[in-house]
Amino acid sequence: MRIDVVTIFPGYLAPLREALLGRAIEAGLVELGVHDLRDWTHDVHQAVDDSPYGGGPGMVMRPQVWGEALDAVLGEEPARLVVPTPAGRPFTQATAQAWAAEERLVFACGRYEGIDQRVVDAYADRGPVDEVSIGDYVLVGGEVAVLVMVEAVVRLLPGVLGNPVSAQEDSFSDGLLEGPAYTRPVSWRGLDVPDVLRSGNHAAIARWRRDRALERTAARRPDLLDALPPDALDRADRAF
Ligand SMILES: N#Cc1c(-c2ccc3ccn(Cc4ccc(CN5CCCCC5)cc4)c3c2)n[nH]c1N
Repeated sequence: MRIDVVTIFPGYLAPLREALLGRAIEAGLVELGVHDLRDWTHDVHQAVDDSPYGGGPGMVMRPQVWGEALDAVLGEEPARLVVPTPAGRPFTQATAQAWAAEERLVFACGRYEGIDQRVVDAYADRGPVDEVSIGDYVLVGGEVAVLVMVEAVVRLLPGVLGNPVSAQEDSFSDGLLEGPAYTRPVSWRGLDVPDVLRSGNHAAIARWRRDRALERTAARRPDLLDALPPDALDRADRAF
């Protein structure tokens, strides 16, 4: 997979070259290009924004600069263009799993009050364009959202995680939140590891973990329970 990111703050994306993602890049599992939008400006002030038509707060990013930048970065290779925005469709684990199958992702990081809508409209004729949001809160720009989305996608690529099973057993992969996890010591500040986890009884451990996942999901994310397909819960689950 190749990932390109266009932004006026390239330094914001430096964490993508650290730790697990950095090792994936070094291993050739993913290619990353970060591009400064201002490289496609032609005025002395390197202007990328202007006042909004119709009035309203703040500034809007100009379509011309974005058009030149995305034409250059996209080139002729097919890619999914992703535009983070507070007004986007929710980015979920299912989105990450779908995008993990893509050959190329290009992220357009807006700032100010966003990017002129004609940029999305113009590229929608060339290939898939996704306007997505990482959550119901307002950020200052798209860069943090891109860090989140790139990490969620790249960790799913073959060879990136040391223990690939964990990607399948993630929270949300079975529709539930994962339950609590424990490691040594068996007793810490008067708090003990649940006996079942040290019993060696794998069926009992699996049951206990499922029950804790159901309990946590019901308490914290009842919406996920409501969204489960009818056959997702077995009789033992329903007894819970
Ligand atoms: N993903 C994601 C995000 C973002 C996100 C993503 C990308 C950009 C680019 C710029 N901003 C800042 C910003 C701030 C407020 C508004 C709303 N304004 C209200 C008054 C009329 C105009 C629009 C829009 C844009 C961004 C924020 N925030 N939260 C998420 N989950």
